[in-house]
Amino acid sequence: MSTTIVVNEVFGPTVQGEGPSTGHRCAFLRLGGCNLSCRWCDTPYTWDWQGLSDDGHAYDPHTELTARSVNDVLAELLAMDVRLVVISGGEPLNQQRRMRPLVAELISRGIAVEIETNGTVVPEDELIALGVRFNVSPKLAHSGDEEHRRINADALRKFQQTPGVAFKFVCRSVDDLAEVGTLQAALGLDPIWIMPEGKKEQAVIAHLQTVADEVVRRGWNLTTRLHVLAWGDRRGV
Ligand SMILES: Nc1nc2[nH]cc(C(=O)O)c2c(=O)[nH]1
Ligand code: SF4
Ligand SMILES: [Mg+2]
Repeated sequence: MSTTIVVNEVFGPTVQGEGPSTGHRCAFLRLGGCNLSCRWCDTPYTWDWQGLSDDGHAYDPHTELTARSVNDVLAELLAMDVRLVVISGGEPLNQQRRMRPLVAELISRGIAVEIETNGTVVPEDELIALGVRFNVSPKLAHSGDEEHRRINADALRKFQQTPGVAFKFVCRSVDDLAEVGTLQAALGLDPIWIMPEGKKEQAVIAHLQTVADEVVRRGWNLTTRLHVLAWGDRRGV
């Protein structure tokens, strides 16, 4: 019997909408559950069973989560005929051991794997050794989570050592960038990517325009949320 993982949704083909691989055609695996509860979370349906996020809706775990075998998920991802699979959540590294056989199968077939993580879970050497790339998105004060829950210095230092890592911060204001600067100075994070917060096109564009000059001035990289611009505020894109 193959391992099971707790899945929210499998979707694609689409394109990676965020970070260094923006625009690359890919398939998505969104795992269920998260150890944080960010106010502005764009995927509260992966964890918010009480209506804690700004969206205010209490999702039903029985509807949103499915325990699926790795073999079954692998077959669905392979059918999309992509060169890149993005694993997100929720917080996918809460299932890092369970997902390892899936990641190994994908990489053995020449398919690149990127993992979107909030940076609070220390990645295991066995997962790193498979050759995944991490897009690490530590949360700032405006997420509403307490600092001791959202910043794990040991985990961030370990991510910093992984090949191809990118640190991607969700920002709305120039003050948010100052907070990123403080974290960068304390932990030596590099490279830094800034991404505008927003579930809707108008918010993405407004926040992008607010931060752009200061991002460049600080020597950082800027990403949009391409899937939001292309398809709007929808699930499964
Ligand atoms: N197209 C697309 N790109 C993405 N990059 C990161 C995503 C995420 O939800 O983590 C995401 C997503 O939900 N859709
Ligand atoms: S870490 Fe990500 S998935 Fe978890 S609550 Fe925050 S934004 Fe949502
Ligand atoms: Mg998303």
